[in-house]
Amino acid sequence: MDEVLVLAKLSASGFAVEHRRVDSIPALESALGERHWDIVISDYVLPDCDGLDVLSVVRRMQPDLPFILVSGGIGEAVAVDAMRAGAQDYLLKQNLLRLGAVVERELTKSATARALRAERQKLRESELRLHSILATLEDIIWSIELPSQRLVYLNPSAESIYGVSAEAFLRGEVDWLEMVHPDDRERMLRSLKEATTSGSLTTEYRVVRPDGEVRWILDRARVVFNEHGARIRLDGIARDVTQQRSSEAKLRQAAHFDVLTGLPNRILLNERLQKAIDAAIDTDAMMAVVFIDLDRFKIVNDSMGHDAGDELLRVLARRLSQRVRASDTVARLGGDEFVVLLPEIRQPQDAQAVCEQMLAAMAPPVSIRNHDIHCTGSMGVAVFPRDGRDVATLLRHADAAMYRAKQAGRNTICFHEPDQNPASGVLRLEAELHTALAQQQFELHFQPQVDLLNGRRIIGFEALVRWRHPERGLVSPLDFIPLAEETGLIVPLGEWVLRQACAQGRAWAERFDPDLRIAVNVSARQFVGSDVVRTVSRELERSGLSPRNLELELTESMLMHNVAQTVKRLGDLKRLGVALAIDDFGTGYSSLAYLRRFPIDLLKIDASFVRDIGHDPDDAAICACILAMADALRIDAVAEGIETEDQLAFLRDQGCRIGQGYLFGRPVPAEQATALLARGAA
Ligand SMILES: Nc1nc2c(ncn2[C@@H]2O[C@@H]3COP(=O)(O)O[C@H]4[C@@H](O)[C@H](n5cnc6c(=O)[nH]c(N)nc65)O[C@@H]4COP(=O)(O)O[C@H]3[C@H]2O)c(=O)[nH]1
Repeated sequence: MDEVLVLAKLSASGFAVEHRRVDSIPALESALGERHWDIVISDYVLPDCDGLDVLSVVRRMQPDLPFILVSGGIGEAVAVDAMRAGAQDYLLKQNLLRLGAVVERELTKSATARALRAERQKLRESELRLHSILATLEDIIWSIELPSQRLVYLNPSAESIYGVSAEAFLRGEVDWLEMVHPDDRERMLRSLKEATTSGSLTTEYRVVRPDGEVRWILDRARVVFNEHGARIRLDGIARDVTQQRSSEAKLRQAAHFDVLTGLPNRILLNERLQKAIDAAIDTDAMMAVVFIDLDRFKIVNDSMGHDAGDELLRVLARRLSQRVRASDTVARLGGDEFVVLLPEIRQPQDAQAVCEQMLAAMAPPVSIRNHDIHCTGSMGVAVFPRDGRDVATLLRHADAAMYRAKQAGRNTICFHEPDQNPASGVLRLEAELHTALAQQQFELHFQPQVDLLNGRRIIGFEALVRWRHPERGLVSPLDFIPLAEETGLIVPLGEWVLRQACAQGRAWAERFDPDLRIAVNVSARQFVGSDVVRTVSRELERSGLSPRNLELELTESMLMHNVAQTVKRLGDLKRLGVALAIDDFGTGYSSLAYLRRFPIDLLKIDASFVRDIGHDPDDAAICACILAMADALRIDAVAEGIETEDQLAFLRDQGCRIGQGYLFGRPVPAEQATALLARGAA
C-alpha cells in the first residue's frame, strides 16, 4: 500500500491524520495495545503475512475498530473473505477516490457504536444496582405481564415471606394463588380483576407457607400502560404485616376486654347493652341487667395481697361465665364489680333464676395458697323496659338495687323498685366526700418519673390523690374517684389537686430543677364538663409555676367522645404552654389517625401491658408497638407500673425514655418526695 498516497488522499478529504505504520503482526499488536485508534487501513500483501491475518488480530484485540483493506489487486474471492471476516470495506490502490468517504462513514459508524456500547454499559450498571437494591429490600416487588398474567419479575425477599424461592415462582413451579389462604382466595381473585380495570389495588390477605405458618400480606399494585394506552403490566409491592396485625388485634382486644379476667370490659358491655336494647325495642322483648359486687373482696385483697385478689377475681369470673348462655354477656367493670347482661328473658323471674344459679356457682370456696376463701356476691337486677329504656338508666338502677342487696345482708339478689331510695350507701359516700372536701381530708402523694437512659434521674412526679378517712384510714382513689366523677365532685376535687400540685411543683422547680415536671390527672368530667382551660390558667398564675413544668394526663377514651371539641380544647390547653399526656395508653382506641390530630406530648403505656412483659409476648409486642407509635408521632413515651429490672431492660431496649413504677418509687407524701429530690435519684 502506498502510505504516502493514502495519507495524501485523507488530508485532501479534510482529515488531520495522526498515524502509525506497522509492518509486522507483533508491531501491530503492540500498537493496538498502546492506545485507542480510530481506524486500521491495511494492505493485503505484507512482508510476513497477508491482510486477512491483520484483520484477525484487529478483530481479536479491538472488535469494533473499523478495518479497510487497500490493495493493488485482490481478487473478488479474497475481498468476499475479508468482508466476511469483518472488514468494513476494501478499495483498490488505483482507485482511492472513495477513501475519504469510506473513512468518514466508518468513523461515524464506530462513534455511534461506541456511544451505544457506553449507553448499554450504563444501563447494565444501573440494572445491577437496581437488582442489588431489590435483593436487599424486605418488601416483595413483583411484576405480572398483561394480559397473559405471567409473572415476569419477583425479587428474592419473596423467599423469606412465602417460604418459597423467587425462582420457583418464576419458573412456574409454584402457583401463588394456591398459597393464598383458602378463605381469602376468592376475594384476592376479585381484587386482582378489579385492579386491571380500576388501575390500582391495595389489599390485605393471608398466605399459608409450606411449613404451615400463616402470614398477613399487605399488597399494593398498579397497572402499567404502554404508549397506546394498552395495559401491559401489573407492578406491585407486598409487605409482611403479620406482626403489626397481631399487635393491632391485641390493642383491639385490650380496648374491649378486661386484661385480668379476659371478660368484656365496660366499653364492650355498653356496646352490647345498646345493641340488645335496640334489638329488644324491635322485637318487643324483655331483658335484664345484673350488677354484681363481691362481698368481702377488699378484705381478701388487703390481707392476702393483690395477687390473691386477682386470682379470686379470675376464678369467680370463670364460674360466672360458665353459668350463663352464650348469648349472655358477663363483663367486669373494674375492681370487684361485674355486670351480666341477659338479653333473652321472657319474664323477670327468669333473671331471678339465672342470678340464683350464679350465686350458687360462686358459693364453693376458692382455694388460694392453701386457704379456702369464701366469697359471695350481692346482685342487683334491672329489667328492660320496665326499669329503664337506656343503657345509663338500666345500669344505674341495677347498681342501686345491688346496694340494697348489700344492705340486706349480702349474698342476696334485689330487683329494682321504682320508688327505692337510690342506694343509700352511695348517698352516704357522696355526703362523706363533700365533708372530706370541706374538712381537707384529701392529701396528695407523689410518684417519681425517671429518665431511664440517664441513671434513673428524677425528671418529674405524678400527683396522686389520697383520702385520709377518719375511720377507714387512707382510701385509694380507685374507691372514690368514680363516684366523685359521677356526682360532679371531681370538679372541685380536681381543682384542689391542681392547686396543691402546682404549688408543690413551683417549690421543687425553684429549689431543685427548673425543668422538673409535675403530672396531674384530669378526669373526663373536668375535661368535658368544666372550664378546664380557665382553671389551669388560673392555678398556674396563682402558684407562679411555669406552664412547661405542668403536665396534664388525660385518658384516651375521654378524648374520643367528641373529637372536634377535643381538638379545640387540647389546642387551648397547649396554647397555655402545658404538656399533654395520654394516660393508660393502649387500653382505649389507640388510633394513630386520631392521635395525629391531637397536640399530644407524651403517651403513657398502661401498667397492665408492662406487668406482663416477661410472661406474655403479646404484651411485650404491644409495648413495642406503642413505643413505635410514639416514635412515629415524634413524642415521648412513659412506661407506667415498672416493677422489675427485666421490665426496665426490655422497655429501655425498645427505646422507652421515661419510666414510672414501684421499681423507682411508690407514691409518697411531699416531704418524702422532697427527700428523694435532695438525694438526686429515685
Ligand atoms: N401495681 C403497681 N401500681 C403502680 C405502680 N406504679 C404506680 N402504680 C399505681 O398506678 C396508678 C397510676 O396512676 P393512674 O394510671 O393515673 O391511675 C390513677 C388515676 O386514674 C386516678 N387518680 C389518682 N389521683 C387522681 C387525681 O388527682 N385526679 C383524678 N382525676 N384521678 C386520679 O386513680 C388511679 C389510681 O391511682 P393510684 O391508686 O394512686 O395508683 C397509681 C399508682 O399508685 C407499680 O409499679 N405497680
